[in-house]
Amino acid sequence: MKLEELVKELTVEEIRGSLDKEISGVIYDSRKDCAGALFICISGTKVDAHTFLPQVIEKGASAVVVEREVEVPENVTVIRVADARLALAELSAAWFDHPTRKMTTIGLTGTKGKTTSTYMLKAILEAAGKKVGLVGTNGAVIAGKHYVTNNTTPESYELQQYFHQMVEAGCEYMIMEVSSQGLKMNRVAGISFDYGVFTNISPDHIGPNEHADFEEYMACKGKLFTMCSTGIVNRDDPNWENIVKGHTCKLYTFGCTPEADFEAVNIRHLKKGSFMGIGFDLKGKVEFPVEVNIPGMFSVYNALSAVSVAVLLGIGSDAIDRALASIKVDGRMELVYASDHCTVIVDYAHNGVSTRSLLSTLRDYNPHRLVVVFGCGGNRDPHRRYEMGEAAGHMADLSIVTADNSRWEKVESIIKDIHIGLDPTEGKYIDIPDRREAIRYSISHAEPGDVIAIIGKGHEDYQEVNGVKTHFLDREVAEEMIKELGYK
Ligand SMILES: CC(=O)N[C@H]1[C@@H](OP(=O)(O)OP(=O)(O)OC[C@H]2O[C@@H](n3ccc(=O)[nH]c3=O)[C@H](O)[C@@H]2O)O[C@H](CO)[C@@H](O)[C@@H]1O[C@H](C)C(=O)N[C@@H](C)C(=O)N[C@H](CCC(=O)O)C(=O)O
Ligand SMILES: Nc1ncnc2c1ncn2[C@@H]1O[C@H](COP(=O)(O)OP(=O)(O)OP(=O)(O)O)[C@@H](O)[C@H]1O
Repeated sequence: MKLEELVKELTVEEIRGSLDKEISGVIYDSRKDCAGALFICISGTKVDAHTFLPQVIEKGASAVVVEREVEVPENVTVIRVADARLALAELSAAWFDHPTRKMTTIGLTGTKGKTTSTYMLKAILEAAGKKVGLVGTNGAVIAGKHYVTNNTTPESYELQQYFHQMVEAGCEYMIMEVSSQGLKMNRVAGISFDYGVFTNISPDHIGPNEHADFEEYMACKGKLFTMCSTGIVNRDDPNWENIVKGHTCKLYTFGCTPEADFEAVNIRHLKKGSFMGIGFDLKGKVEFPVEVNIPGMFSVYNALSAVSVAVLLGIGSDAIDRALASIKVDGRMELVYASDHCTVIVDYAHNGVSTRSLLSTLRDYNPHRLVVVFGCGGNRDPHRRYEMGEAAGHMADLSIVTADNSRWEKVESIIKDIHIGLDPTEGKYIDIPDRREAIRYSISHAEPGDVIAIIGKGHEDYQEVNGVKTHFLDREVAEEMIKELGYK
């Protein structure tokens, strides 16, 4: 593509050199092939890519996007911008010929419920015969193929590449999780969203390299409602009005309140054979009963967000019914084993709010004992440790405290932080730092009727210690232990 064509929609501060040249690609990592490419210098949280300019030029980059004055040979075109990440997003969209303009696009943001709600919506649209592409924490899914993603909301270039693949595969709909970090870092700039959805917000992702405080976290989430045509928000969240302050979209609301456009009434816990879920009647813009194959009050909200979008897209209750009655989401309230011995579930709850809501949901099913196996991630919001400890101490009969992804921290010191939340509750707990051993202990010591919740890692198929990821999937380990114990 001609450089002139590529930069025509870009806001630039200065251009030095020729735009009349062919560009071989848009690159933002100096370790990639830069020959003939446009290289974008991003000042990251760890390194500043401006320092790689000599290597990039040596490797044959034909043009560079920078945020400050730089010295380069005359044949290299220099495009100076105010924000290189924003430029990367806009250039990536242009490089792939604006694929989101060719699909109906839906972005969901919120502290919890994004993955579950996106999978619910995907299932509904597919039940209605539509072709859907999806991007989120569990990866990208395009035409039945699965791609691993590093981030819930990947960097803009990777996003636009996925969207391009979706268009090529004939997808009519694109559904994605939009993290506050993705909004803050402009990974989603350059996307035209038809629908933006807000699930809920609670303090999380606050700490070094994430958000400075709750206000900033909220403001970042709110950006989505200046980027979409129609917003659909959870009216029961105490902060919903703060989130949509300054919105530029048409707004609809959902919730368990008569003011909501999509209201859930007559909520009922359902247990029929192996079906464990929740049901409600939808009231407001449309009226029909909804049954969801995932238990818990939060399933009502997740279903409401998916169903509201589906209804606005003109999808009928038949497809909604078929999709939600059999919905399963990897690592989200995933039932691994159920018998007279015990029930084992794997869930991705990894902060205080979701641990509390998960354990309170499981209480509704009257377990003999509620046992929770959990740890906390290293190099992430430390508040999660105290809050998960406190929630588990108050709500479980036994907490087994173990490792999660310790990353660059010591497991023992993370466990100590969890004790800060656990100790004042007087809840019973033991520490088993090896996660495999912790799972083994929970199942081998189960009493009849126990419900064991292994939480925090959900679908993740690795454990990250000191920068090394080794294969580890809670569901697999639990299944192995069940087999080892000879449970049928
Ligand atoms: C703190 C943070 O958000 N970091 C993100 C950021 O990385 P960074 O700024 O540290 O990158 P860096 O290593 O300093 O590199 C800067 C630039 O130099 C380039 N570089 C680097 C090395 C080199 O040799 N040559 C080179 O050119 C890099 O390609 C990059 O362009 O930009 C990267 C690319 O976009 C992200 O993958 C990375 O996410 C990290 C992995 C991360 O963990 N982020 C978390 C906080 C996050 O974003 N989480 C949200 C989910 C939150 C939720 O659940 O709601 C998410 O969307 O995943
Ligand atoms: N609407 C909700 N409100 C509160 N907790 C929820 C909700 N939906 C799911 N959860 C809990 O949070 C966990 C994560 O859910 P999910 O992956 O759908 O959310 P997410 O927004 O994608 O989360 P994350 O940003 O952590 O990836 C679930 O395993 C469940 O325990």
